[in-house]
Amino acid sequence: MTSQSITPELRAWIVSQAQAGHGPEALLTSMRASGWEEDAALQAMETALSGFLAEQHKAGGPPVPIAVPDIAQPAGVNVLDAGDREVRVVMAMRNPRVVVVSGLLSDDECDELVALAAPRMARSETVDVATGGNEVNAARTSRGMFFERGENEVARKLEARIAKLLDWPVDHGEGLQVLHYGPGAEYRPHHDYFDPAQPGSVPILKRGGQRVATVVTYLNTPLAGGGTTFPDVALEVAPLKGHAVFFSYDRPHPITRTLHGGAPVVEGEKWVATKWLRERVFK
Ligand SMILES: O=C(O)CCC(=O)C(=O)O
Ligand SMILES: [Fe+2]
Repeated sequence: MTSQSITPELRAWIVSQAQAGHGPEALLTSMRASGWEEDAALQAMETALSGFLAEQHKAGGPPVPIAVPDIAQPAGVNVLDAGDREVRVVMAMRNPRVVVVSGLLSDDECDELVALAAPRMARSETVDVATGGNEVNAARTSRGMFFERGENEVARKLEARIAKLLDWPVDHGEGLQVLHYGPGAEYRPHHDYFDPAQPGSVPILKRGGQRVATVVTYLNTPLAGGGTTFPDVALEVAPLKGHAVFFSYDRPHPITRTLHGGAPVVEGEKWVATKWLRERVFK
């Protein structure tokens, strides 16, 4: 027996088990005990739960979660293979998913990226959600620029390392954005995903789907201030040269608890390179 039809009773039972906090393994064990084959049981769980989530969304609940990249830490290892370089895990959090690593770029690579970006900096703009165009925004007092994907060797190296660590193809990412904050400059808390309810998001989403994760790499160490803050969970990541903070969001909704910002630089300056990962190929 490879496929069994899902009766309304079975569907309701699967949903109630999931709502009661029973994980997929427990569900699978119960279904197998009552005669289901593993493949058919998994299929039934998937159908019942995705249908349930879609209905919840229609009823005004949060959007349905989608697959997102993650930094795998098999067997809890703390030194990860980023292809041509090893990086170390400094901190990892489950919900929201936030992982801080050290050594994503060498000091020389950080300096090189800053030198390449510096002549091209302009006041940072944010996306105008009404039109999909860009606008200067008081909440964002940094200066910035975008590299094309793969534009130079350091960008290519950084992109390849991120793709390897996250197991997410290079072409599912935007080009790197470099930001520079002088003393007092900040990026107030925001979400990186695009609000699907805003008309301006339509053309943006056509270019590769939603943003699903962010990697912010610190290109220098400000003397004071300039951490990356996650106000929903009272977390502040220290901006240390060569370190990077990764976080993912499986739906465009605050339920992901990925509100974050760049705290004001108190002394010195701050340079970062931001990589946004998309659901699909970004063209
Ligand atoms: O500068 C930071 O720490 C955060 C940058 C950021 O949130 C972004 O580029 O979207
Ligand atoms: Fe951001």
